[in-house]
This record gives sequence, structure tokens and C-alpha cells, in this order.
Amino acid sequence: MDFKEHIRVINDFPKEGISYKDITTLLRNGEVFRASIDALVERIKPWQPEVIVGPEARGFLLGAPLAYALGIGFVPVRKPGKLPGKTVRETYALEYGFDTLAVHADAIAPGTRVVIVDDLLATGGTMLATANLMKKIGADMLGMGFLIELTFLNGREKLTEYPVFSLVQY
Ligand SMILES: O=P(O)(O)OC[C@H]1O[C@H](OP(=O)(O)OP(=O)(O)O)[C@H](O)[C@@H]1O
Ligand SMILES: Nc1ncnc2[nH]cnc12
Repeated sequence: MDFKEHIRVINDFPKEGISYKDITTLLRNGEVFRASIDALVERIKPWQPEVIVGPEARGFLLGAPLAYALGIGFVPVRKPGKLPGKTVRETYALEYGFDTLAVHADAIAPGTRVVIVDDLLATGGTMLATANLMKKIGADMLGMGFLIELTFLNGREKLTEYPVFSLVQY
């Protein structure tokens, strides 16, 4: 399956100079959506994770069905002020701005085998912040998977501690 054919590219969104990779066109096609989850399952199952972690918002769209397919739990990493319990936080830089991420402090028991999934790797700031949150709560980080990687932004250089894969590259 050529996932790129189903990803819409919109130039100058959300700011001039950004070539936005829109996955809504992939998600709305049931066959392609399922194939993308199946492809993630194939890559991630051998790592034998106990929990999938996904950052808000697009990490939920792939992470939750992936966890369901693997028959394991899903832990959301959220933007601040959204989680009701005690949280740990990390601030990070985006391709277009700054943000903070938070996770419930008790979301994952120390030593739990965790894989993080997101739709897209750009500068790597989101994934590094998510990995740092996992470190803070004592998770055993097995690796990270992405649907899309923007290779020219060298996000992988921030993530050299971990195995990283992506299904399509720009
Ligand atoms: O590698 P980075 O430079 O950190 O960029 C990648 C992140 O940017 C996008 O999320 P965004 O923050 O736009 O939020 P959204 O998922 O709520 O749309 C994307 O879904 C990744 O999470
Ligand atoms: N170019 C891009 N397209 C879609 N989502 C993004 N997140 C960060 N950079 C992005």
C-alpha cells in the first residue's frame, strides 16, 4: 500500500513555508486506515510492548487503534490542563512554535515495556518530550514508530537513544 498517495500535502499551513502533511485524507479511507494500523502492528509487535503511548492529538488517532489491535493498553500524553490527576510535564519546541506535554504520574508502572507512536516526526521535539516523560515515570522505552517522517528536519538526531521507524518519508 502506498500511503503517500493518501496523504494530502497543503503548502503554507499553518504558516508560510510549512508543507503540511494532512493525514485526514488517509484516515477517512477505511481500507487505507486499516492498512496503516496493520503496518504499524507488523513493525511494533516484535518489540512486545505492554503499553502504547501517543501524544495529543494525532498520536491518539493511530496509537489507540494500534493498542486495540495489539490487545494492550493505551496511555495518552496530553497538552497541559487536560488531565485531571497528578501529572509530570515537559516543554518542547515544534516545527512551528512551542508547547508543553503532560502525562499522569501513575499512568505507567515503572519497568513497563512501552512504545510511543505518532503520526509524524518533524523536528523530534514532541517525541523527545514524550520520551522524557516516559523516563521520568520509569517506563522501559522500547522504541518509537511514525506514519510519516520529514527527513530534512533530522528529528532522528534527537532520538538516537531509541529504535525509530517510519512508514513513509518526505
Ligand atoms: O517532531 P515535531 O517537530 O515535534 O512535530 C511533530 C508533531 O507535530 C504535530 O503535532 P501538533 O503539535 O501540530 O499537534 P496536533 O497533533 O494536536 O495537531 C504532529 O502530530 C506531531 O505530534
Ligand atoms: N509539516 C507538518 N505537517 C503536518 N504536521 C506537522 N507537525 C509538524 N510539522 C508538520
